[in-house]
Amino acid sequence: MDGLTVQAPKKSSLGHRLEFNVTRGDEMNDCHEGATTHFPDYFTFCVLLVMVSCAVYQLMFSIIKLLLLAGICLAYSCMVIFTHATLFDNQDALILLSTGYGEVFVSRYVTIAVLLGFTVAFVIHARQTEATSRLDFLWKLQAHGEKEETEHLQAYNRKLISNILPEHVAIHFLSVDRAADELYHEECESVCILFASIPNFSDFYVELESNNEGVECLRLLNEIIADFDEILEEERFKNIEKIKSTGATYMAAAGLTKATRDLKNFSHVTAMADYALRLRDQLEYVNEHSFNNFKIRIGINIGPVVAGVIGARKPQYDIWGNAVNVASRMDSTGELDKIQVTQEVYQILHKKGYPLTCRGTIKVKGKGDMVTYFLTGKSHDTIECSESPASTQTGQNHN
Ligand SMILES: Nc1ncnc2c1ncn2[C@@H]1O[C@H](COP(=O)(O)OP(=O)(O)OP(=O)(O)O)[C@@H](O)[C@H]1O
Repeated sequence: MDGLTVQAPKKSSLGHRLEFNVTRGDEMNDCHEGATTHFPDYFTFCVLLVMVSCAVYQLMFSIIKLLLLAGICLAYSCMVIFTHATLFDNQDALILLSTGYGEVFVSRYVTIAVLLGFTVAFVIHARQTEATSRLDFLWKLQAHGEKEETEHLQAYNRKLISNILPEHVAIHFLSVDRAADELYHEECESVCILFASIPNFSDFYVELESNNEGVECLRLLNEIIADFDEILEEERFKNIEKIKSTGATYMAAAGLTKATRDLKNFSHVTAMADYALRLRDQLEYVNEHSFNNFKIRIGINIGPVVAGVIGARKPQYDIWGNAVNVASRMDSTGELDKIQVTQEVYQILHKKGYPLTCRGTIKVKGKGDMVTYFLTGKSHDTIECSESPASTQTGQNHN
């Protein structure tokens, strides 16, 4: 065999006399004869690489990593101590012979210590990675939940705003490029305004122990107003927008947008006339079922108005202008169970075939003398498609 064979007596660190038989030969050949390489660190590095590849694999439980790393460490340690101890001893002997310094059996223990050190470090790293991954997962879950909650809240707010404001105004308020403190207002021409009040509701409203301090009276008023709202849901009244209800007075307007204003056929005015007639029928229906004798008084006018939204915290859409004042006066100066309209409204409705009677000239505060009319029935054109009062909550609750 080519190479150098050294036999050296040596004392171990424990004081034992040891014999070495170290051969530095052709490692290629020696490979086949047995493990006589003098650089077993290569194997150690290979094992460390295996351990690294196992440690960096993210999608593995740290406990599995711990078992794997411990298994590798244990297996290699057994090889170092029992089956391939000569490799490490030979290396130590070579170092000892070539340098004169060193200690036999050192590299075995150093190798095991290094492996143990790496195993501990990898396990700590694995535990930290797992903790971070779990935390990430929880945060993602929380973020997802919060995102969904925000979306629900946004949808709810959108619905709420759409209920408080007319659709076109709600769209404006929900748009992102709107300045927060910008006053929303628009001028609208030819808007048909209706005021409907139940003047004798105040006689009905009494606060007694028997009616829960007036709450039962308010419940009935609420049902009447809800019925009026419900009628507006009908397709033929889609041009009409409820403005508000104040006490027993209901206010609505038709033609507030270009889409709902019909300057040619004045369908928004005829819709309002039909709506006024429906309100009267509805109250009759309520009276029948609740054994009351409420009377409605309605006033209608047409003209230009300014529409806008007032308030930041509880924004309220409203309309203002002389036409609104006159419409309110048509109600307040009207008669019970009658629909009083101005001359402008009369001209439109008359042309559309609605039966109207002239009331004559009345004194209107702030406006002087005005000729007014009473709308007495449906248009001849629409008489066929008359409808019965809505199947209202009122009817159901007061039967
Ligand atoms: N946007 C509106 N909402 C509700 N009511 C309105 C609105 N605009 C005007 N009115 C009503 O129209 C009526 C006529 O208004 P006008 O300004 O001519 O008279 P006024 O002297 O202010 O009112 P009043 O004499 O009734 O106290 C008032 O009763 C007012 O309440």
